[in-house]
Amino acid sequence: MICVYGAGSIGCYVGGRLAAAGADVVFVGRERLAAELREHGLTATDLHGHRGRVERPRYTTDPAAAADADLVLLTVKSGATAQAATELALHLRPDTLVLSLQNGLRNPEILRQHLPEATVLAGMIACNVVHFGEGRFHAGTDGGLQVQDHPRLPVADFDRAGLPLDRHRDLTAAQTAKLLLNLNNAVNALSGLPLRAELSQRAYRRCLALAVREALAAFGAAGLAVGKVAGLPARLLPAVLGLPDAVYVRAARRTLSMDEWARSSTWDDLEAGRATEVDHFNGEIGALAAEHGLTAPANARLAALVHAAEDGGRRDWTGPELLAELRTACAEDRRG
Ligand SMILES: NC(=O)C1=CN([C@@H]2O[C@H](COP(=O)(O)OP(=O)(O)OC[C@H]3O[C@@H](n4cnc5c(N)ncnc54)[C@H](OP(=O)(O)O)[C@@H]3O)[C@@H](O)[C@H]2O)C=CC1
Ligand SMILES: CC(C)(CO)C(=O)C(=O)O
Repeated sequence: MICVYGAGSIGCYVGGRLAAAGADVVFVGRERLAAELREHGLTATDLHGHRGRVERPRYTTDPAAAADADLVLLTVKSGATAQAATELALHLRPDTLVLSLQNGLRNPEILRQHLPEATVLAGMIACNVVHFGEGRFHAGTDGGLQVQDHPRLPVADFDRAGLPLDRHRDLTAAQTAKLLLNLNNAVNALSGLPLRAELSQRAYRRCLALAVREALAAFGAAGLAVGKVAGLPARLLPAVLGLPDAVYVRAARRTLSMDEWARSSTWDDLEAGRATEVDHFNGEIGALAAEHGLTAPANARLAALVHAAEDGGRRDWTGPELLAELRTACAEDRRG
């Protein structure tokens, strides 16, 4: 049995597709979603027209439902990982596989600390999922699942669901590459725009390029491998992001192939009045840089602006305004 623990957007989408394809799935999450799914069932769709439907998903608020799981998919936000792991520790069998499908670098490590008897695997999901209400979860961008390999992963269930697992011995390069993309979450949330509209504007991309440069320096200093981003060696990313709009839009056709309204999960968090994961994205770059005697002023300023937005601050920065703000932060940093 597969247990999706912390079933919100990603959990209901992935678990919904697995269950719709015949896998035995139980969802653990909050009462508001349990009520919604009782009334409407669960529908998981994607931008290519895939539609999976589960009339009566098994959705419960009881952590004990994880006790029978062979595989737990952990899909809480990064700030909720330690609490979820504490709950799981009370119920899991020692041989359970726990696969983190979260963004950020440190969730598997936190899970291993709390669940020393479980086998914890790193995972990464590349697509963006929006919760439309009425039990509908929609992947508005492309992108599959990359996971740390294990012989007991139920690979056939994921194949049947149309979500094949891209399996790796070590997931570090995929995680760092995903973190580079997640540095855009702050830019996207502060722009107030859908991803495609934001990424189509050079000034916003230049903001992201500043954040990416700092991240590449920090990863390099930490000796962390970085995978390709949208098929491109990560070191080329800042230059590509800085291309004029017309050239970028042509060069990045694949990256921009997404629903026109798809947004980042950080935008979702701000919209829902929830704390964001910015400390695990841009904040992580700051922490990693500091550990190696570097600074990351653009990421620090983006994190500060997102925290201000959590408290009701601006979420309508134009590209030139945001770029000026980040350049000021970088200039202040250079002056010491
Ligand atoms: N959304 C997206 O498009 C993408 C998200 N990701 C990553 O996937 C992860 C999950 O994101 P997402 O699905 O958007 O998050 P959501 O907030 O939509 O879902 C997480 C759910 O887990 C619930 N939850 C938190 N703690 C517990 C707990 N202890 N027990 C039961 N339920 C709990 C939350 O409830 P409550 O809010 O009440 O705490 C929430 O309903 C994040 O790391 C995110 O960065 C990756 C790719 C894309
Ligand atoms: C898919 C992507 C990269 C979109 O920004 C994401 O991971 C998120 O929304 O958190």
